[in-house]
Amino acid sequence: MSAAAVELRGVTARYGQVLALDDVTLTMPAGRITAVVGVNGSGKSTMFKLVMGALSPWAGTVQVLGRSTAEARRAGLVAYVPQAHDVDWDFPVSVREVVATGRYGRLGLTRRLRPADRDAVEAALDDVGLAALADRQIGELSGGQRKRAFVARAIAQEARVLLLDEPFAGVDTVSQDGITAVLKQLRKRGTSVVVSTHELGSAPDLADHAVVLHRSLVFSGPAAQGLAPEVLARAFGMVR
Ligand SMILES: Nc1ncnc2c1ncn2[C@@H]1O[C@H](COP(=O)(O)OP(=O)(O)OP(=O)(O)O)[C@@H](O)[C@H]1O
Repeated sequence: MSAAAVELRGVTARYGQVLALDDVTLTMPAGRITAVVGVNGSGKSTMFKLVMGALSPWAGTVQVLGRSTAEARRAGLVAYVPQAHDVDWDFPVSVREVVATGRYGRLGLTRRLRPADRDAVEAALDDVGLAALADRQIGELSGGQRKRAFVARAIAQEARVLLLDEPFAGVDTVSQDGITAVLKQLRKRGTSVVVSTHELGSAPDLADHAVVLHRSLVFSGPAAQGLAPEVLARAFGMVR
């Protein structure tokens, strides 16, 4: 059997005295779309930081495609699409340049793009429907288009596991549909997609698997069950 996209075993994460995740054990299947659902502060971003290797667990282990997070990151297996407010949009780079950074891990010290890298960048721009806007400054795009630019960067990187932090937040329904279509296309190619959300809007028809967090694990399993009202009541009704 092939390795899970993401596996957490007995993971506890802390920021000083703050307990962000408490003894979480779960598996996210490879080649599927997983929705990580929970209220603000339930530990979604913390889980992403752990999977990216940007935060070490206080206890327990995290694996990505059967490897340590450090190995997965070095091999470019995992990519992260940030929330809009985590990015400096005034930075003077074009959409194409942002997408091209997805190839940097593959380049030598000169960081010079080879023809194959350029082709991968153009193909990724095409995949997300941004080819016509490739020369625009990233700051001149709408919120939904910016998110698609970061998805294109992850596609160019040829990441096998793609983490998206709140991809549907503050995005109109047309852009939401565009992002959803791209994610389904990636699943078809065998990419594992993990989407965090505190809005349930489009999660049910997008996700195969659901992880419901409330600092500890409320549910991990088929999306249809995880997004059932009684599970969500436990996740969203509880007061910390
Ligand atoms: N750098 C930090 N220092 C201290 N506490 C933190 C830090 N980052 C997060 N926390 C705390 O850890 C807990 C989990 O936060 P986390 O960001 O993982 O939640 P989240 O589910 O992603 O929330 P949101 O939906 O608001 O993004 C919260 O109580 C939060 O206040």
